[in-house]
Amino acid sequence: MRNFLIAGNWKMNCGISATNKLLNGIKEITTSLPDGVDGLVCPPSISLQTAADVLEDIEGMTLGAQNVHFEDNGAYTGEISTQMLNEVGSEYVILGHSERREYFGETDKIVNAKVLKSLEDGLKTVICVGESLKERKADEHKLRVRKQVQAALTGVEDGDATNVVIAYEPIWAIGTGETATPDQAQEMHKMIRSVLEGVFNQESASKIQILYGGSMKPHNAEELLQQPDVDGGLIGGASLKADSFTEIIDIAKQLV
Ligand SMILES: O=C(CO)COP(=O)(O)O
Repeated sequence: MRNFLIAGNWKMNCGISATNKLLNGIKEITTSLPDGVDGLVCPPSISLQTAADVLEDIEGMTLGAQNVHFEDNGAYTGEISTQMLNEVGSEYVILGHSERREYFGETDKIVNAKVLKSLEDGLKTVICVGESLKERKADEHKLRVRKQVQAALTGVEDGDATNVVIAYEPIWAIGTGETATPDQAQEMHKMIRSVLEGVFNQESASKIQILYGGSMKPHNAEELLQQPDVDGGLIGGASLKADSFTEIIDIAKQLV
């Protein structure tokens, strides 16, 4: 079956020294992840090399970036390329986070271009989707998320399914302390899995990890991770402390 993936999205937190401190704190608690649980940390770009160095001593925990450009190189001030991520040892890249969509104007089309480029260049993609509170209240959440998943995966081949991870992150739950209930999460993850079955063959779709993100904390992780289609978490705030992040890893371990 699918491994759990416990992923930390550090957002715009942790420069080089804070990255060193946080990852060494994690290393003091665990130097190897349990069977059935994959770990991932996604620091800001400037801290990727520092993180890569410490992660050499933490077995089963890999490195990811928070964004990438869809061109190879060139006049794109402030951007980084897939080749740069490969060089620093980043295995994953988060794409289409709602904060990038909202504050940096990323459209479904841009997200799709980034997904295709990342997969072509050997990166695993964590594709974020999720509805706003307004959309949920208007009962448009399923339609919205379905469209986001389909748009992001347009043109992705079956053979690339193993490099795709989806993160369902309802915008109203991000950084608010308000979490989707386990039933709400399961309902959406199941729907996403059915969309994936329309894009890929059934076997490939069944292997794709679907993470939940939005105020996942040690106190609510168990009930969320117990859901059959919740295969891990994309964690913001609680991934910035070694003890809460490793606590969630321990919770996943007990559910394997
Ligand atoms: O946006 C998130 C992860 O990508 C979730 O953030 P929080 O866990 O802080 O709500």
